[in-house]
Amino acid sequence: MVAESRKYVFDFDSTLTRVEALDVLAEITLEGRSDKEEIIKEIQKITNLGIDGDISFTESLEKRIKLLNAHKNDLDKLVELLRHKISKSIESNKEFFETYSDDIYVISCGFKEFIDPIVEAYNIPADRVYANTFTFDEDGKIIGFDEANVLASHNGKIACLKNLDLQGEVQVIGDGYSDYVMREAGIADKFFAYTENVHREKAAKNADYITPNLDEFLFVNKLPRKISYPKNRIKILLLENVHSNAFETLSEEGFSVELLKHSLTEDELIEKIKDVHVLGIRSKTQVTAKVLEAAEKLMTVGAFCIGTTQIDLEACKKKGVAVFNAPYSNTRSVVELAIGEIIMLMRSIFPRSTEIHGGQWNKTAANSKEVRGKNLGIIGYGNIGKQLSVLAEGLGMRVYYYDVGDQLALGNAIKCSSLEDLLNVSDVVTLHIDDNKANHNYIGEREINQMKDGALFVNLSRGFVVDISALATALKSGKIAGAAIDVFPEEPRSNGEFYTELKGLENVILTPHIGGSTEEAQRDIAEFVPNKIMDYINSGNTVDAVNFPNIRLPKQNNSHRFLHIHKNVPGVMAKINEVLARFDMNISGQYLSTDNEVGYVITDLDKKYNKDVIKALKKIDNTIKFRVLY
Ligand SMILES: NC(=O)c1ccc[n+]([C@@H]2O[C@H](COP(=O)([O-])OP(=O)(O)OC[C@H]3O[C@@H](n4cnc5c(N)ncnc54)[C@H](O)[C@@H]3O)[C@@H](O)[C@H]2O)c1
Ligand SMILES: O=C(O)[C@H](O)COP(=O)(O)O
Repeated sequence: MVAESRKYVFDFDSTLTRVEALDVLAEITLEGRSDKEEIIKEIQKITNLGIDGDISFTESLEKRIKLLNAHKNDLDKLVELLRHKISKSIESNKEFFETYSDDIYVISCGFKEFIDPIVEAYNIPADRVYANTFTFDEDGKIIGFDEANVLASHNGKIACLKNLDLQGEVQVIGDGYSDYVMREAGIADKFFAYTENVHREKAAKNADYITPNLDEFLFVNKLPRKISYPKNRIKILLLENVHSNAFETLSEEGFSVELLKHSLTEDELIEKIKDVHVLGIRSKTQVTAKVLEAAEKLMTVGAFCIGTTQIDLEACKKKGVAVFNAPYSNTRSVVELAIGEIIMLMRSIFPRSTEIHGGQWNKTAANSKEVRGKNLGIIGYGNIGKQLSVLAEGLGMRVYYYDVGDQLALGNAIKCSSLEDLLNVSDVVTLHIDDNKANHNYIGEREINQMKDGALFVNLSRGFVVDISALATALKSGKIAGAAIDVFPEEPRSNGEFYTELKGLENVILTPHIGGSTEEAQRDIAEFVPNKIMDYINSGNTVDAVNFPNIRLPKQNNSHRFLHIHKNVPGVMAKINEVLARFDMNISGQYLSTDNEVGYVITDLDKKYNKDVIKALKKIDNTIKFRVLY
């Protein structure tokens, strides 16, 4: 617990609230005026000059009050608006203000008329709020401020805090110049630059500590707080240019997020991953066992795509790292591209287009056919295969499919009992099998020879499933009349030069793994995966995890949640409950989900308990990971 003599001095504007109150007041008083925006900009400029110490505070205040042209009645509206603009982490940690109410002060260069009613709800009485007061004319118009108040003068906070003569350690929490000078002057012991709402360089530079929110402040001071671990301490690394919405959502949630445009090599990732809690990748980044060895803090990996074989799922599981992906977000995008390419190949559009780009007019119907009535062979009748089946039938194609699993036919699609049957009958063969490593060179010379002469071939699944040399030979000989290839056995980690044996071949469409790269798909993925990640970090849910026992947990209600991941060997569950019983824990709910290798036990408990229970739970044999959530 904290030393009893510590005092906390909070700034008001942009610290306790998300805004500068006088800016909000300007919004009210200038409503309807054509020059509103200009005046607000001017007020903000003056505010910042004052906050950064570039003009004297008295001057900044005088100038702003003149421009504001406010009335007493406007203040009620202002207070109402400010009630909804309390800083997020201040609002969630109301309990701190209640528990430590005797030790909390507000020293602000704002005005008591609007600060008192706001902070009253946080147990800070008016006599511990030190701020300016307005002066009014007889009609209630604000005409100035009490110039005798020390807070109306330059560096007034120093004088104010000095006059208070607070005993014990004095910590100042604020966002601006007027706050850090209190420490600089030696009146306060520590200055915490509060950056939840605004990051001011000068304040940050002069801070003993930069705190991005109150959670962090409470954490470093070992004070009771609403959440177990400040989110800003959770580091998220997003690679491969995942959609910026993911960055924004996760940053807004309070996590520390870094976004890189490219993938990283194994060595680069090993170096980078050491302090990363959440890794976000697409299909290129290899999350190998070696990478995982270095990933001491890793809790979860988000694959911002469908495929997950680039991740060593087993090694992740053994390390207690849950993996999530986006199994449906780009399905439609792949299907639309497949349809488009099938039509382009049937009509020999790319050769005609290339000719005309080269200055040649070649109007011909040779090798140009409709897709209507043609046989489409879909290999892999999963999410993509099925949707393609429906759209292709809509175009009048006859659909055949082959899948190793037992997949029900949609529409009039015909199930083939062997791959050979499908290859024999199809005018177009399209591959949509999953990225299972066992599918390596699944389509090679033998399978190509089983296709109709002059068949077309599309691969939008994975590069390694096709023997590219065999395909190139078949394209050159005319056995295959055209191909659309989006995926390659070896793909570069970032945009740049690339070579494939298929380069320059007639009627071959080559694309750089963009089947799922549409704005819609990427936006959808950037919503889906971060939600899964946040759900796991914030509540322990593993619904849709690809390598982990799936569990949907009830909302945590006024309790602490213990999450225990362990090797699924006999006796662990009994040991967990034995420890909980030994520490006399009052359990409000317990949930268990297991697979062959891993057990995941979640226990909700009363908030008051002997913290040694945590050490005891971590010590249980076969424990992989343990964390507490509240
Ligand atoms: N090009 C891109 O940008 C892009 C975008 C999205 C998905 N993909 C890839 O497309 C593929 C299909 O995705 P999905 O969402 O439809 O997957 P899915 O898991 O829903 O479907 C795959 C189907 O293939 C079947 N299958 C697996 N191996 C097979 C085999 N050897 N023979 C026959 N059937 C087999 C499975 O039983 C399953 O029904 C995946 O490899 C995925 O990585 C590529
Ligand atoms: O697995 C997938 O979803 C696709 O191959 C797309 O991968 P990408 O996000 O790396 O384009």
